Amino acid sequence: MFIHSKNIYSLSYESFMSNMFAMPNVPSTTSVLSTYTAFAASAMLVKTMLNEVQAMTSQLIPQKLQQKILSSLGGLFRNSCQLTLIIEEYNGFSINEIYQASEVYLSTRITPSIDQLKVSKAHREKNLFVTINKGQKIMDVFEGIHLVWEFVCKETQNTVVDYENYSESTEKSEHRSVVLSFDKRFQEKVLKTYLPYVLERSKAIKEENKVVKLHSLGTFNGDFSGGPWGSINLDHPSTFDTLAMDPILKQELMDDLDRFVKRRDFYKRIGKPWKRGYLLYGPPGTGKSSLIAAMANHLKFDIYDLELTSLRSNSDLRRLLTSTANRSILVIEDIDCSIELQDRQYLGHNNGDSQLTLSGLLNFIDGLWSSCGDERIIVFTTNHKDKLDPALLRPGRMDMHIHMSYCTASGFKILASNYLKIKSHCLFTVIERLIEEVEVTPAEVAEELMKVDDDVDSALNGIVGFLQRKKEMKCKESESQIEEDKEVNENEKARKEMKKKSVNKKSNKNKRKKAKTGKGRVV
Ligand SMILES: Nc1ncnc2c1ncn2[C@@H]1O[C@H](COP(=O)(O)OP(=O)(O)OP(=O)(O)O)[C@@H](O)[C@H]1O
Repeated sequence: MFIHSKNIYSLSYESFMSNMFAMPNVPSTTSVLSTYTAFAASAMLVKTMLNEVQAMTSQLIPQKLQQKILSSLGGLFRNSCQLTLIIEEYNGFSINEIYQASEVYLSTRITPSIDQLKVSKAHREKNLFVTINKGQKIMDVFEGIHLVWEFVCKETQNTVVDYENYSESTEKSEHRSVVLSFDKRFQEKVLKTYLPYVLERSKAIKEENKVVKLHSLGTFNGDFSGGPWGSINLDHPSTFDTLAMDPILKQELMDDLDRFVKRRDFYKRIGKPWKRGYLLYGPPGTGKSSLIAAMANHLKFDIYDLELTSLRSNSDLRRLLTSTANRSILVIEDIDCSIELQDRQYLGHNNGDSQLTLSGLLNFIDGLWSSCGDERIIVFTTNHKDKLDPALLRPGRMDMHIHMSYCTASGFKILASNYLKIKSHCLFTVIERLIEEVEVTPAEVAEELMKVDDDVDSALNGIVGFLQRKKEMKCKESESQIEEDKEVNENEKARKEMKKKSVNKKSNKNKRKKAKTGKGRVV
């Protein structure tokens, strides 16, 4: 990989060997060392002279001419103080991570002086990948060290023998590498600080450009041979900025997520798996799915959308979950409808793997979950939190319970800003008052706002009309509810009255009967 890489080593080794055998008398180690010392001393002398010349010429010769002379003079001695690292694309059969990282890192170091660029696009990726072509050089400066990168591509021809047909053919192959040159004095700094920095930067760049994927079971039928998860680019535009939800809750959640991803060492120290559970609950259309997309976009985590109803057993569940990647969000939507989770007593009896059970799911969250990866987030959604088994809700399983509520005044402002690009309007006061009086979901408001193209007044009037209709309906509903309740109360009162009457009638009858027979008379 470095200066002792195959190419350079084999070249110097071959020339060294051929010289050795060509020489009649092999020099002793001492004489080689003394020759080297003499050479190094001369080189130092020349360098000092160059410095002297530079000092003198700086006073006599114009700047531009000086640079030209020095660069051609310096070229004579540069090789002796330069170190070259060869970073090959492959390290044996496996890809060399430093090569990959250099490619990514250098794509951000392109300057107008470069003549040739290579452009490519990976399947399903949105962005183009631009990097320099072979033979092109990129200069970089790191903590005062000047470095020169060069892409090298060597074509080799291999002979392929076809033993069946007794024929031979030649095949071309490419050996790609990047060559990094710098002053030898900085070898340690480059190896210990610069290259790790390149690796770190490339990781961050990849992360920035990462396209979030949505994995789902798709054609899953219990057969794991081809890998159970299929994936597509998420492409969901929802972000925390576009989400209409309680601003304090939103900030709390964002802080919680940011804290979570920074806490690798913390989780290690306290001996807890690096995972976090969120329960999103609220009526349909309040943005639970949109919030999951916003979380994924915020963290650049892939989503695994798990449909529990398509699974047959706990072992299916385990195999599926252990094949999810790190830095991902596992989503189980409508957890109350997925399996008969509320019937824990019944399900608890089934400890086998032949069925999908709540205990199987809980075991995974608490047990296997811990050992099968890092930076995992699990999200359950439900429209009916009250239907869930308390075991699922206890702290440690679902760390944060997030209530996605009906649209509020602040939520409306966010939607108006997203859809109509306005921050205020004279109709806002009336809309905000109406929104607090009725139950309307952000989805309903969004739907109304989408009905009109760019006409802010019509859109807001539409919302006012919609909310007023909702309010009237609510009033009618509550009136009829009052009527219904009144009727129920009256019926109940009448029933009680009748019961009372019938009890009285019965007791009077009994009294009369007793009086007739003489029984019950106090003697
Ligand atoms: N809080 C919100 N902020 C912004 N847009 C929202 C919000 N809630 C709903 N919407 C809009 O309504 C659409 C449907 O919302 P979404 O699917 O996220 O709701 P949900 O709570 O997951 O519903 P369900 O429980 O039926 O799955 C979204 O695509 C979005 O356009």
